[in-house]
Amino acid sequence: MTGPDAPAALRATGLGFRYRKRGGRALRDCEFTVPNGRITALVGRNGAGKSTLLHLAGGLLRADSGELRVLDTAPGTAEARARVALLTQDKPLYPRFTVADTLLMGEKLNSSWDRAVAERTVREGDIPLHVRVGELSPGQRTRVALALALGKRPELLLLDEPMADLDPVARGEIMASLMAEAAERGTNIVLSSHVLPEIEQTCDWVLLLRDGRIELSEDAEALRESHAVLTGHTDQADALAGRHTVVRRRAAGRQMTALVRQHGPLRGDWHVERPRLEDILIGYLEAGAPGRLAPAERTEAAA
Ligand SMILES: Nc1ncnc2c1ncn2[C@@H]1O[C@H](COP(=O)(O)OP(=O)(O)OP(=O)(O)O)[C@@H](O)[C@H]1O
Repeated sequence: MTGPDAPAALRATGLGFRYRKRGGRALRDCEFTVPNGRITALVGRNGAGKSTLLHLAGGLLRADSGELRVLDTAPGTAEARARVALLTQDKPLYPRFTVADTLLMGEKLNSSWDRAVAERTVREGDIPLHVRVGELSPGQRTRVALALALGKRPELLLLDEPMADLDPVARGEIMASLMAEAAERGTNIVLSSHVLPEIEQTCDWVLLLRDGRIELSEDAEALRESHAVLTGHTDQADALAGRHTVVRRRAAGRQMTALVRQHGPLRGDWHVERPRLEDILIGYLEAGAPGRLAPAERTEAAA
């Protein structure tokens, strides 16, 4: 089921947020829907607004314009808190608690607590239950925080760059457990990440933020199918831009390469390749808004 009445993991209408202290407008006019049952990559350059969006969804901040709904309910309410888990970058845990105390706290605070899942997540990292959290490495603390989040059996799991401090093996293991969780229980996952190859392998929906605005909210496969990397003579550039959206282009002499979103069939003499999701995301992240010149090309033009 699609459309405005279909169940959604996240739905934003005219969403805006400004931090009071330094007055920066972190999000503006955000309008998007993430359907139920998706693993969503939340992508954007540093400062684009990813953490702010996740904090709003987790109920730690309140929107100051428009609206954000999580699982079709208001963030921060008792209902939303029971159904949504947020793992933030700072992973607040009590350093004097042992790992076992921490999991017990999770059990006391959550009626839907799944001890087996929480303990398995910790055990897979070879973390002894009797050690104090303050004595763990940052990566081990990440695993404990994730155990708390997974033990809650959330319907929506919000992860704010959770794996930056995990070693590559642990990272692979955690990603595999997350994918298994999503496949078995249909858990919605929204994962903010800068690791594009990982996104390519795991995510089926993309939310891309630029300067606090949503630039893409789209099915990953649809993105792959609608974009192409074209190589050909630069004298075709104007005709191309007239018919299709040129996300990013680079010229070397008379030869140009462009990432385009196709609107209809291609005309002209182009070598066409289907891009990976990673190439598309890099294209959007490097470029200005679609249709503008990429930063590299702008520099060449100014020289
Ligand atoms: N506590 C705060 N007080 C004031 N401004 C803030 C605060 N936190 C974030 N901002 C500003 O809000 C904007 C969005 O920041 P946010 O942390 O949401 O971005 P991000 O996409 O998560 O970045 P990163 O990839 O670096 O983690 C930035 O301009 C940032 O400077």
